[in-house]
Amino acid sequence: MNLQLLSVTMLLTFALLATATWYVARGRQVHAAQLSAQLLANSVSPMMVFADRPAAQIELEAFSRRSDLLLVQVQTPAGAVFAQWQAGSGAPLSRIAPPLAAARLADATSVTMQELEVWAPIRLKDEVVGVLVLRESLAGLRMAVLTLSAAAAALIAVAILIAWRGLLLVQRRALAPLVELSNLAEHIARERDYGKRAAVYRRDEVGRLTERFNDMLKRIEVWQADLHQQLEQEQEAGQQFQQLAHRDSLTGLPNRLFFQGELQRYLAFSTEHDELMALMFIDLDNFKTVNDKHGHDAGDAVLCEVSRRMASVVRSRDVLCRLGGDEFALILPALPDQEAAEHLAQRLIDAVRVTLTINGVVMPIGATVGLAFAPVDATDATALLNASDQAMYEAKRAGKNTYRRAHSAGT
Ligand SMILES: Nc1nc2c(ncn2[C@@H]2O[C@H](COP(=O)(O)OP(=O)(O)OP(=O)(O)O)[C@@H](O)[C@H]2O)c(=O)[nH]1
Repeated sequence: MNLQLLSVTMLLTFALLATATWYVARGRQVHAAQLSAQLLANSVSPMMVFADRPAAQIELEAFSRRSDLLLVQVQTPAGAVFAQWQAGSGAPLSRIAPPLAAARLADATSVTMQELEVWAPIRLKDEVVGVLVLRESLAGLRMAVLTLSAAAAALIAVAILIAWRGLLLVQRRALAPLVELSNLAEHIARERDYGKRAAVYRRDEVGRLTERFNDMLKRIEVWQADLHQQLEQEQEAGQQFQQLAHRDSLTGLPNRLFFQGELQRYLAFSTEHDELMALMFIDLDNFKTVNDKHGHDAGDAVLCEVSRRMASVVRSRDVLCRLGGDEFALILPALPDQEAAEHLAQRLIDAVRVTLTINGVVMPIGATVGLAFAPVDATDATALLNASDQAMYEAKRAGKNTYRRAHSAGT
């Protein structure tokens, strides 16, 4: 746009100058022709009075050395040709009609694009004794103006070319940092890499904009780091809370809440994959006696030791939970057969029965186990838990320190 505006302005200026030059130069030539005509009129005035045609003709011949002269003619007041000189070999002109009758009394001029014609009265004292007609070509003047205009046009073309190159350079210099800034903004938006910074090349408006952009990036980076840290802390707190909510604080085993969720999950999985799984309900024997005789702390120590022992005999995939008090549950997923669960129940009972001493005193502790299988005894969590609970009570009735399977599994 700058270039277009510049070009249009230069072309308009050129057109104005060329036109002005043409009119000024033509005006000067007209003025010069009028002066010459007047001087010549004065020279031929006596010759007219004395009717000296040869002298007038010689005068005209001498005058004809002027360039651009096409015709010079002297007329009598009646309009007859007294003497004349004509450029080229054309036939001599007869009388030329004056453009104005007034030309006999005053100068008259007619100008076209091709030529000019001046009529000057020839006076002797105050009497008009003839009329001088001068006709000049404007071809030379036109050629001079055209040559000048062509040179000016060439100069203007060169100027426009230089301006174009200069504008491109300025534009590139001015726009390059903006383009770089735009690319960086796009990269940051895509990669979320707020650690990047834009280079500041100059201390101008673009430089200040780049600095503000960098400040904004810095703030976003700090804000993002804070947010990230906060999120991590919240995640950590959430995980801790989750662990606390799902863990028994005394034994460190998963608690009843966790057990309920896991039982549902394992049941769904075993049903889907057509696997055999079992649930063991474990209740410690004589635990009340431990508490009553040896105190609550000894009871807690027994709970912890029994938990440790049971955890050491179960398989890695089994899930041992403390349901509350002296009650525990063990989920046994992916069992090869029911006997595997029974063997494990026996191992678990044996592990608890190993002599347990707290503060030098042997604790009379044991474990009674109820076993229920899915899908054999039940397919939902509540029914399976009830079945294993029933089996445990049956084992208690049978004398404790033993295990029983749920009825439908066949004891
Ligand atoms: N030390 C301690 N005792 C608890 C805790 N929770 C429950 N108890 C006690 O555990 C005892 C459980 O008693 P029971 O299971 O009914 O009694 P038991 O002696 O085991 O009876 P049987 O199962 O028939 O052998 C109660 O005395 C509760 O007060 C605990 O976290 N710590």
